[in-house]
Amino acid sequence: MSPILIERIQTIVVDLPTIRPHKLAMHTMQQQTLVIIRVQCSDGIEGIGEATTIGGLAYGNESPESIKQNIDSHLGPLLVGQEAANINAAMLHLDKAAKGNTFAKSGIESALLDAQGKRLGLPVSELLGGRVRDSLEVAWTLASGNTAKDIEEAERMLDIRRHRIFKLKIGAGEVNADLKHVIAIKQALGERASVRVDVNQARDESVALRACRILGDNGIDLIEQPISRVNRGGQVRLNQRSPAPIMADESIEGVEDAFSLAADGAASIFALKIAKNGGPRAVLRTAQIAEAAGIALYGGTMLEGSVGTLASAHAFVTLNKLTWATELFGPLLLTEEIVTHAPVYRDFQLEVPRTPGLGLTLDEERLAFFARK
Ligand SMILES: O=C(O)C[C@H]1C=CC(=O)O1
Ligand SMILES: [Mn+2]
Repeated sequence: MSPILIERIQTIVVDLPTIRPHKLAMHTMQQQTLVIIRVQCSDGIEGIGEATTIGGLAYGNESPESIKQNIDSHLGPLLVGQEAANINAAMLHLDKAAKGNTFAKSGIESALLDAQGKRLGLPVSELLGGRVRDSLEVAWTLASGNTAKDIEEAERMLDIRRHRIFKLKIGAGEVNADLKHVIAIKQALGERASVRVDVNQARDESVALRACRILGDNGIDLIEQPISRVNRGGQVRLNQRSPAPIMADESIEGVEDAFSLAADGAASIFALKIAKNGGPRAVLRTAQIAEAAGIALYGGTMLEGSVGTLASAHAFVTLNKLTWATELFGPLLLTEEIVTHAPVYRDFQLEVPRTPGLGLTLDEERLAFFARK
């Protein structure tokens, strides 16, 4: 039998409106930009993937435009003619020829897994060794920039049973204002919700230590990336001194970072993101390092749309333990869909389809409408 080959890779930049401005320490999102990747194979099967970041170049080393350009000019041509069903070989071929670019590679790996799942009639989770759960609890991020609005939003999410874990984005303004904001929200929600914060590297160690102590003493369950990814010594010290556990997010830009963070004792929780590791297979290597080191896991997001969210979800349902749940709410932050059937969120959980591949079909009309011209 002649091998099934990769014939064509297409990248589409899609701009979608958000339900409200989403305020992070380094950027306020007014919309989200997805990069959708379509991989055509010689057996007529198409795989879809997504490579999405936050705020152009505000978050990481790759922007939507650079992801598209690097796939169109470099990664795509390298893949054409490779065996579609051998994902190990295809990704190794890319890794040998191209350094970094984990976001672009994650989208490609997702698309290859989607194609292979469709080919074999299996969900991606089963290609990754098999799922141990069918749904994932999902946190919601409160980031309107206004305390009263955030409390109202959290109350609504509790009422409709969509979320009972809330992550507060802080670090844009002054530290004491942040503390006031977070404590007010925790006091309003009390034991009905888990309240966590994400500082997105905005503080330095001198400020962060006092803030971590106050947050921990006021019932905040988790503190994500309080200081720069570059300050490893500071991260180690905060991890030892903070009463609330410290989670590494930006500090992980690949599987090797996960290993050195674990070796240094720089965090007690890892945020797993397919985009920062190079795909759903790659992120499981980081998860295995964490498991071996006794580091707890959290299923993170780059605020991807439905395709990237389910690519992440198929990986996360295979994990033994996800102590801190997930934040796979990206599609819910968008007012528009580009797939025919949106992922289902019910009873605080995201349901992970059992249909072949990622379990999604692109809505060609909506995709063409929102594609950047
Ligand atoms: O974790 C981040 O830094 C990125 C992202 C995840 C949720 C959210 O609101 O922003
Ligand atoms: Mn984060």
